[in-house]
Amino acid sequence: MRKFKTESKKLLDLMINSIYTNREIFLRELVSNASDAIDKLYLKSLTDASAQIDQANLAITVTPDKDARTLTISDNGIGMTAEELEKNLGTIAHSGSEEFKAANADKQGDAVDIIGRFGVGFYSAFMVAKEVSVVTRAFGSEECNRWTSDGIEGYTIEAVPADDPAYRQTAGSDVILTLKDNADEASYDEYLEEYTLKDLIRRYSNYVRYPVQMMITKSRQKEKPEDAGDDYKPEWEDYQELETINSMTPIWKKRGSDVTPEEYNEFYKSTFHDWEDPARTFSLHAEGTLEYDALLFIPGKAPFDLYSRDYEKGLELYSSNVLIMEKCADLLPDYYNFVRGVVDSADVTLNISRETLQQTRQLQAMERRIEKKVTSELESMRDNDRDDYVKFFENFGRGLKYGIYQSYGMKKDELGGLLLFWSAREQKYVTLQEYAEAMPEGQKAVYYAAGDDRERLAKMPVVKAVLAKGYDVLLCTEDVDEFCFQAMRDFEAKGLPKAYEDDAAREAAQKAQADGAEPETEDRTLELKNVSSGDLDLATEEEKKSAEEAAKANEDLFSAMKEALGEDVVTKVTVSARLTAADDAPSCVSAEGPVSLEMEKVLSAGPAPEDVKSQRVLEVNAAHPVFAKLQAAQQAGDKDKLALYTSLLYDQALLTEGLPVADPVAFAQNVCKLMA
Ligand SMILES: Nc1ncnc2c1ncn2[C@@H]1O[C@H](COP(=O)(O)OP(=O)(O)OP(=O)(O)O)[C@@H](O)[C@H]1O
Repeated sequence: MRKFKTESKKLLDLMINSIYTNREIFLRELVSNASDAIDKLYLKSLTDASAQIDQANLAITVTPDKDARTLTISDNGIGMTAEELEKNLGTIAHSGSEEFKAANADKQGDAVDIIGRFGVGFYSAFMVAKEVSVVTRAFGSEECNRWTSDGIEGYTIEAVPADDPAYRQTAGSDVILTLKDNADEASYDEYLEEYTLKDLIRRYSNYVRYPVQMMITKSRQKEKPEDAGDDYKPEWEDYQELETINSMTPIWKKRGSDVTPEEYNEFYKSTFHDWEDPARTFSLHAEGTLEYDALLFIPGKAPFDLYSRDYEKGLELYSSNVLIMEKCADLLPDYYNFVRGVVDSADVTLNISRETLQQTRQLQAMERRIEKKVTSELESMRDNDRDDYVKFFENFGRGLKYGIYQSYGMKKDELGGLLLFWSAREQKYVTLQEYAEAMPEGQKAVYYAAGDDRERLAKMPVVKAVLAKGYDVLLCTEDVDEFCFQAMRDFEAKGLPKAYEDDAAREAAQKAQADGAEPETEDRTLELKNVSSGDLDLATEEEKKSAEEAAKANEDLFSAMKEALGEDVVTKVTVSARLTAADDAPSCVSAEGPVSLEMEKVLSAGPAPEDVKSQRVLEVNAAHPVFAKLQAAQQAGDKDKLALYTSLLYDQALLTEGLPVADPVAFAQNVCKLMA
């Protein structure tokens, strides 16, 4: 017996026990080696006139034998001489394939696609086999040799005589695995099952360019005997047929014009286990220093676990048509976690194990390019297929908003334009840009209201008041909306009609336009404002002045009201600049500072409730008849009445905001007091 070199032994042990975490990939490695061997023979036939091969017969076969507990992977490729056996399989981490590639670099072209690079894949067979033997005959040689090893100490190489049944009549190799005995913790029987083998071949080696064949047991109806009577019952029999298991040509390598939409849909559904067709299919072919093909899909529907912790994002990563990783997360940013697809690159640098990819610059470069492609695809859907886009957004929009929030607004330029919000005025979804384009002259901000029900938001007094000014309000009903807006702070609207500083400037521009000049446009940064928070800056100078005067004149009244509500319930009571007409609501609650009322609600409803409080302000509509009643009670020194009215005004303002009242029983009693 020849011993493995010491370093090889260590490596072998390391590899079998730790590098590969998933033992079923042994089949992928052996099929890849077989495909490499056929590639090498094929290349020889291109350059060597004496090497005649029958291209149609080039194939890999996988044969399980339950009785002998063996699994054989055969190829009719280039085979190995005894010296090559020694060199390639006696030294771990020696890749004959890598050597071959280097030696043939100039002739290779597109004709072959050698997968092996590291010289370790073969040994993964020892994860499932207690003994491996390779019977091989090199092309152009009569000699046939057998390499045998238990994968522990060493190996033997012996000649196989021509009268031995194992002798190969043609060039190629048979790799015969004797499976390990079943132990308590592991069973190896599955690698003898037709079903499992088919599944593994399709999963990992579906796009290997040569047919991977297996004898498949099928069932058919026996022919009806001629003398069968009337009571003849059809009989069935099993038979075996050689079947090609893999589909060979990867769909992502084909040109878009050669594939029908139905074929893409079928590929998507069968590969990613979805019932529905994808909403969008698009591809990417990168050339240059880093070459890769990508076929990407936007699903038609969100998977049920998209927003759960269990959901794993990622694209399938292939290297030269062989699956390397089922979900390569590094290829997608989190906010595009819904994208499905395949990336295939012969250039990806892999570390020794094909399952754990190093964080490479190449992956990052691919991710950036894929991200850009997805963004432009979504933009085109948004602009050209609004119905589809609305559907997409209802499925996945939340993730885009999270993307902005989680990046602290850094992604707002990339993603802000993709967001849709419900317009109270238009009664449909609009983008922020569309909102800006529809703004009347003089509107300086984007207004939104946040809560959990669109209809209720539309009825809110402050929303109505802003709408009455002629300004649209976006009705936001997702918990992430406010957080997204806070992270964005503002939105840069492009190409809006220029706002002129004064009438003279406007008239001059109008005149220039009348003389044939193009209308002037400008980009404008618009603040995003919650209608229930802070200063909306909606009032005219006159209204502001009278509100200030009213606040001053009623200082005593307001401090009495604040006191009546109890300590720390509101930070102040004041005249409302939001509600200014007699037919507006008598009061509303707003928030000062960074935490809005809706944010307080969302944060306190979360799984780990946070004690974040908004600074509430009770705003009173000075034009409403109730205000006069409050003043009268204050003047009459009727403290009880003032306290009752204040409490009622506050509670009803909370109710219209969709916020809970602190003491519903007291509220009900207060209403009764009014009625009594
Ligand atoms: N079926 C086969 N026919 C001919 N040569 C083979 C066959 N299987 C393996 N070899 C030779 O043995 C070498 C070692 O194989 P191994 O799978 O360990 O490494 P590799 O394929 O070169 O690289 P990788 O580790 O990336 O798979 C190969 O490079 C090849 O020269």
